[in-house]
Amino acid sequence: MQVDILITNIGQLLPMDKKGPVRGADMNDLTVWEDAALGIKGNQVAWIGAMDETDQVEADEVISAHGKLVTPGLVEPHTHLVFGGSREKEMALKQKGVPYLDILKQGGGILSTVRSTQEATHEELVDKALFHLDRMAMHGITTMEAKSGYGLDRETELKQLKVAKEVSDKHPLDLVSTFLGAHAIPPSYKDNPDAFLDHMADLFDEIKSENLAEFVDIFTETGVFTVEQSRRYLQKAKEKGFRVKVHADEIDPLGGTELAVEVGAISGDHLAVTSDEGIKQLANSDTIGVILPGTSFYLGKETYARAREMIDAGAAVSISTDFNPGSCVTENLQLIMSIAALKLKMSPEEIWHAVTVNAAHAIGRGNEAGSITIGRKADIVIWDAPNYMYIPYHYGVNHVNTVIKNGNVLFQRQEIR
Ligand SMILES: N=CN[C@@H](CCC(=O)O)C(=O)O
Ligand SMILES: [Zn+2]
Repeated sequence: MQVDILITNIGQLLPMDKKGPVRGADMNDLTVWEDAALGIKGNQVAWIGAMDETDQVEADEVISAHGKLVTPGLVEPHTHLVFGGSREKEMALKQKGVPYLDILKQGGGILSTVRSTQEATHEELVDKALFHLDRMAMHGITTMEAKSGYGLDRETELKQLKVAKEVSDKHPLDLVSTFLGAHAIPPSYKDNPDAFLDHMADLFDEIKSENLAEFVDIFTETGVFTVEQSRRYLQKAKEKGFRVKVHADEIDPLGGTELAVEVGAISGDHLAVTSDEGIKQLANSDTIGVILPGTSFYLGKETYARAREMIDAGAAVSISTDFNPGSCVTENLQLIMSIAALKLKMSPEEIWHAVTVNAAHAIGRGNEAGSITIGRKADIVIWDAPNYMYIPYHYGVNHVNTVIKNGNVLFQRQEIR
């Protein structure tokens, strides 16, 4: 067989080719092929075999993995990619113990980023999003979700979604867009959140007809939107043909996880304080639990999502950076993999399912991303790591050697010697 690129000397290859979403105990069952090789033709995976079978393959270019780990490109299922400004000054408030929701109540937090995003031009937002997206790619992410939610008015929400679309067209990474107009209550609607939700719901038709988002999301939280308000809003979104997501049980256990299950959300996200009942319902549903442990870490919480209980009860779990300017400011999903190991007590095998196949399912890309399968897009990472356990183990740095997106080499680590 003739291929464009042949990756040889793969010490460990993770095909992640189980039909997902992968749930419960299956998450701990990881297929690992040793001494493997992989051929890419055009934008697809064309051949997978053992090193001693490579004489069957003719290649234009050979890339040696030097006995290291090769996996699918990481899939990042929850980010707030498009925003103006930054919030480093809030760090001092956090250190003084001012709670996240109090900062928001005082007009800071999300509302501060809303002001910066309203002030930023479309072009400024495109440049900034591309910068962060490059970093995501350098850290091994090849497909990711991006939410709006820093506009909270018609013009700025549409601006954010259009920025995401332009960025998606310009950048090799695949972006999946989510409308999060219901992210906070703007000051002008302070006493009338229902009217604000109606205002955001009025955008559904326009967003749908211009194909600006696939998903609709809401922040169900104390001081933001109640479970009742969220239910009504998500119902309307579903009637307009959107699939839905919920920012659920991040700070206070309001029952957002149960709501996500009830409305058939593709994912319930955060789940840091999900109740026993919520865990049970999640485990018996098709909703994927997207856990964001970097947020618990960054907000200085003692409590982390009960991922162990969720997986042990049979849930399908994913993890994500939640990249945003307030509650988790990092593009490094590998760091989150370490936090998942240390704080969520997830096994390395579960973690790899969480950042590939399950993450892809959480954003409706289960048939395209998160797996190395013949005939699928060649989204592949070669790591400077001897095995899959090494990535969560050696924390806080970038282990990527080479990122291949759609069959093209996108990034290669440079040596300074
Ligand atoms: N919690 C709600 N939204 C984001 C944080 C947004 C921000 O603080 O700017 C999250 O997922 O953590
Ligand atoms: Zn979020």
